Amino acid sequence: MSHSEPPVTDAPLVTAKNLSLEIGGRTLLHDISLELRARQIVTVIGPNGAGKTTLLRLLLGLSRPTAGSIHRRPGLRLGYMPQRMQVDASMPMSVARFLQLGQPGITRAEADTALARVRAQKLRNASLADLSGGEMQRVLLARAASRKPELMVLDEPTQGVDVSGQGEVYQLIAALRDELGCGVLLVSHDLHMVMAATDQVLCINQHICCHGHPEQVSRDPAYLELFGDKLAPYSHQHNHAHDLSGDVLEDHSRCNHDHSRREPGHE
Ligand SMILES: Nc1ncnc2c1ncn2[C@@H]1O[C@H](COP(=O)(O)OP(=O)(O)OP(=O)(O)O)[C@@H](O)[C@H]1O
Repeated sequence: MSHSEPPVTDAPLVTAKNLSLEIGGRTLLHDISLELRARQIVTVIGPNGAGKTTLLRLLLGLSRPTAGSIHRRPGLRLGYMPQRMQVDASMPMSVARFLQLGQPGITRAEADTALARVRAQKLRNASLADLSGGEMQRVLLARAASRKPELMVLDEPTQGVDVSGQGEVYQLIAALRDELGCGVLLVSHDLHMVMAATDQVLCINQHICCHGHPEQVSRDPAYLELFGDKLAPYSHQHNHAHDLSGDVLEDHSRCNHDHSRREPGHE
């Protein structure tokens, strides 16, 4: 082993103890503790306004808690995918240039490797402003992974991605975890995907409602109280049918899709 390599250690990448955050007399987060290790995929879920992004920002050191402590492994390399990215269409920029922007030391070849990791090589010369929602998410994922992070923090990585593409994004995240050996902390609203594709789930609503393995969390009364109505099998009756252009058909028998099946997109 060369002297420049960090020692192999199983120490947590991030440890947060009893975090609270109050702003303007309002409690945004209360008494949150968590630990994240290499190769673990931990997902934070919770309703809108629960404090998920606020928690990520504390863990990343972008803001400070009013109580509690955060310990990041010294020298920890982070890759961050923010929830939103505003692109100014009046400032044309290629995807390859974007990957290098603000990341000193990233070479053109490394940017290409990052795109290859998310199977988006063909986008390297595309203009950022022209990308579809799903393509943009891939590019943001490539950017988060480009410096070979030890911890990737992904805020709603499937935002703007259609249901069929969501599974692929989660596969890419798992493949990045395997290739880079990094820990992954993500925020997600895709409950079915989270339960299928992550190691640990932290369900918050200002405080921790429940946490643990997905299977354990999915049976927790606190989880069912928050999300129970979103988990009911999708089932409804049509008294009419549509053709492919959406027009109502006279002959009902031509509506041949299965509405009794549980669909991830029908939450
Ligand atoms: N700097 C701030 N000052 C005051 N209030 C804030 C600040 N940052 C966030 N908030 C508030 O904290 C609450 C939690 O916001 P946050 O973005 O963390 O929620 P979230 O769980 O990520 O929501 P969503 O699922 O809608 O993205 C919101 O009500 C938000 O308005």
